[in-house]
Amino acid sequence: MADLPVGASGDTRVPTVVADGVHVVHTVRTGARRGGAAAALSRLLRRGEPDPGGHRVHAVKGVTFTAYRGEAIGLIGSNGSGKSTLLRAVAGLQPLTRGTVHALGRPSLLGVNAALMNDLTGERNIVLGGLAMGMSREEVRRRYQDIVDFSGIDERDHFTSLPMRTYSSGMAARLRFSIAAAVDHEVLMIDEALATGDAAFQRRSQARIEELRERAGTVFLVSHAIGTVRDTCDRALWLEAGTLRMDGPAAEVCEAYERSAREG
Ligand SMILES: Nc1ncnc2c1ncn2[C@@H]1O[C@H](COP(=O)(O)OP(=O)(O)OP(=O)(O)O)[C@@H](O)[C@H]1O
Repeated sequence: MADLPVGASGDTRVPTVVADGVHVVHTVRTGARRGGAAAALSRLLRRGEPDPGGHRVHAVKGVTFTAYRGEAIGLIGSNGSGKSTLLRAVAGLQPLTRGTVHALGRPSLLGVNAALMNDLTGERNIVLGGLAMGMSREEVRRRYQDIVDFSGIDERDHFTSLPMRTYSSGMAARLRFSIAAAVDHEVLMIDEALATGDAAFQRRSQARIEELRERAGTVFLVSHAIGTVRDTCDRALWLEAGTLRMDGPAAEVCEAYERSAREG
């Protein structure tokens, strides 16, 4: 990933992410790769030939778009259409097979699988997660209570003193969101986290996304909840089988997607 080139177009909007012809192919090694001496011998004999145990999935196929400051962009599409893969590619976590991604700053991916540690308490995870998100110790200290309050995990019990493995998946997702949302990001990418919170938490999250956008950031949101995309985003990208089927105002794209789902 490289810094954005300084462009001289008449467009006054500031691009934050430029994806140009992005392709991602996942290669999955199946059973034939493993095994003992017999498998090793068969690999030797097959040298240069394709691995029959290898399986390739062309998850993203030539996706091109430009994201601008202040936009909240929803990524929608059916299961396996390539939304998470595209997000990971933009965040620099997934190698591109072809194409380029230029991004302003370092996009932060806030996933449901973000790296918090199950055996550590919520409290320790807030500190570690905050540091991992680029906060100083002092900032983590200052924002600690806000993060706990925003997540709402202490509302019923003192969960911050308990290991994360005792949390429900919704509580864990809320804590992840709260840590990441405490930092101002140039580009923040959220994978489904909102879908797991309850209604009150979703309202707080939407308000926070709004704030992040106002502070000139770009927010990407992957969601199966079309209502969330419609309410939270102003633009949507619709992926289908790895290709970009539609890119436009969230309301229009969501409507077209729903119509297509209804028609089967
Ligand atoms: N690490 C991986 N290794 C191999 N194949 C993968 C990997 N991750 C995803 N895929 C495949 O790539 C395709 C796109 O998956 P991806 O998770 O990006 O889709 P998605 O739109 O986010 O799906 P969902 O809505 O179900 O979360 C799928 O066919 C999936 O099986």
